[in-house]
Amino acid sequence: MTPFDSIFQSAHFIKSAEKLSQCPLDQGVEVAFAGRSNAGKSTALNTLTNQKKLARTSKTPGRTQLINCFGLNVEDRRLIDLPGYGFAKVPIEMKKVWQAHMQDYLMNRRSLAGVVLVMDIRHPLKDFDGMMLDWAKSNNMKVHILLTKSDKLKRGPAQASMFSVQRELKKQGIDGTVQTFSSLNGDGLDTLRTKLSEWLVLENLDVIPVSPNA
Ligand SMILES: Nc1nc2c(ncn2[C@@H]2O[C@H](COP(=O)(O)OP(=O)(O)OP(=O)(O)O)[C@@H](O)[C@H]2O)c(=O)[nH]1
Ligand SMILES: [Mg+2]
Repeated sequence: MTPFDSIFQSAHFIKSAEKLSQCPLDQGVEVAFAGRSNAGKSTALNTLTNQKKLARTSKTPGRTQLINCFGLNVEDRRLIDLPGYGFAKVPIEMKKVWQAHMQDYLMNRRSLAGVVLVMDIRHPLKDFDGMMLDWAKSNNMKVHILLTKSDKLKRGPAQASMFSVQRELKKQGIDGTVQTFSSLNGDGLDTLRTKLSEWLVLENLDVIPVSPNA
């Protein structure tokens, strides 16, 4: 339990956008979940919000093809489920279009306050992850790494994987945080909620409009 559980549980679907111009009005604060296809982004969002079917999940990589936007019960706070990277079965031209839309979103979305970079704990720091970390570093974007499916490893190897990712961040001079996570047994859920409540609420209290009756 964290003091912010109810904010995450209030998550509701706003819209699916093909590109940046279709996203909700660019104001307030939002956090995006990014990562390779099949890493577990949508599942992590469902666990975070304690909802079974908020974000669509699938055994088939490439399930999420649009920028899916979810609202919270604090004004202009949003969670974003981004399309996964690296889905082999999609034609190359389509991949290019997705990539362009993703880049546009990441580069130009002013309300984007941080990125949760989701990786399968058994295969962390693949090419796409490295690109995202480089981008986060050069754009001063906050990044939190979620090593998902920790239930697939014993505790020792799971911790070892986390430490090796932490070491790599340090080596590259990236100021990010890392945690293990499992949607199956709830490992790391409170840690994720605490981190996201910092980004969405505590560090951005000035972005919450004060009601005239307050
Ligand atoms: N054991 C285990 N399986 C998980 C976990 N999280 C996700 N999965 C499984 O991994 C598969 C992919 O999950 P998704 O959440 O759809 O992955 P995604 O990153 O949203 O994938 P795309 O939408 O294709 O980018 C599904 O079969 C999930 O059930 C976890 O914590 N533990
Ligand atoms: Mg998905």
